[in-house]
Amino acid sequence: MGMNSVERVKEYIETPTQEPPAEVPENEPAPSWPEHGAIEVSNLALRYAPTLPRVIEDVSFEVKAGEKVGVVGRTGAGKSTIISSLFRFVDPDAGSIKIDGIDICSIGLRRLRQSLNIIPQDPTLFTGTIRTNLDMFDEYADLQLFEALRRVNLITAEDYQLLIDANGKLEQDSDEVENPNKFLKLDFEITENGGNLSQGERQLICLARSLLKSPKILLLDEATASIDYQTDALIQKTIREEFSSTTILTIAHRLKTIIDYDKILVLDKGRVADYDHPYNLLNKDESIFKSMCEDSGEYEQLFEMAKIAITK
Ligand SMILES: Nc1ncnc2c1ncn2[C@@H]1O[C@H](COP(=O)(O)OP(=O)(O)OP(=O)(O)O)[C@@H](O)[C@H]1O
Repeated sequence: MGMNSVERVKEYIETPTQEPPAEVPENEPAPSWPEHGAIEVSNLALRYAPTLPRVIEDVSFEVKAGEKVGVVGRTGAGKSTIISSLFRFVDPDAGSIKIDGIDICSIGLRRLRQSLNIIPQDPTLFTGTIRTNLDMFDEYADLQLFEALRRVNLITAEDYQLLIDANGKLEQDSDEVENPNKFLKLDFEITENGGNLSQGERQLICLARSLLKSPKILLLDEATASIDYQTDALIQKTIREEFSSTTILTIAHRLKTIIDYDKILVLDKGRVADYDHPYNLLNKDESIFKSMCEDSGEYEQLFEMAKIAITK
């Protein structure tokens, strides 16, 4: 099986030595770009090769800064393709994508790709330690790394307190703290491809890495494998609490994940079938999203969750 588009993005992101092709940008955005994380997709059409048919046709949608958008649709609907087009792994055949008002095709690839953060479905971590995986370029103090681990709930607030004294400095070498939680040891060895961590833990490490960078835009490809309920809940809690002002697009496989999001982008055969708040989609006479919720066998619960979410 070949790599899908998000896997290619992932390979790019996770290969630190790989440089995007050299290119002279026509228009270098301000150093602060993107300041807000607003995304505007207009009449976008995409094809994987000039000889292949378009797989995305006339897609338009706007994401306001800080909004959380769930991307759903049947297999092959174009979810991954849309996400990878933000990184320009597929260039528009027609239409445009703007981030904070700047057309992403008018700027350097390196600049663009540095400005976006992605949590792949099954992140491959580097062979190294928790520290090197969080902080490849040795930019952060240990305390900042522990704080990121706490914010993604890999270490508890109590454990974190044990690590700091009243001045907020590291009280003792973390290795001396007696605790079975491996995330309290920044030197904990991560084996090849993160094999000694669960898929959910790998996503949480990746989220912690993202937190340190405080991105304006985060793209998330939800794990399909049956990650345990608790880890899944931690990922969702982290996203709600710690990325509240970050614009998030999530390719969702579990409807519960996105039922309280601001909007759902429903794709169908490469086109936008619906784009609205989940509660509004559930109140339509007929919608793909509604039938997906019905098919999940959890309709009543999803409906109640969406209803509570829209009144917030
Ligand atoms: N690298 C590629 N080359 C050619 N066609 C591709 C490529 N990747 C995807 N496609 C095609 O583009 C269309 C959209 O695929 P995409 O992977 O975006 O769908 P998806 O909604 O993410 O599906 P899934 O839920 O199965 O991951 C499909 O028809 C797919 O066959």
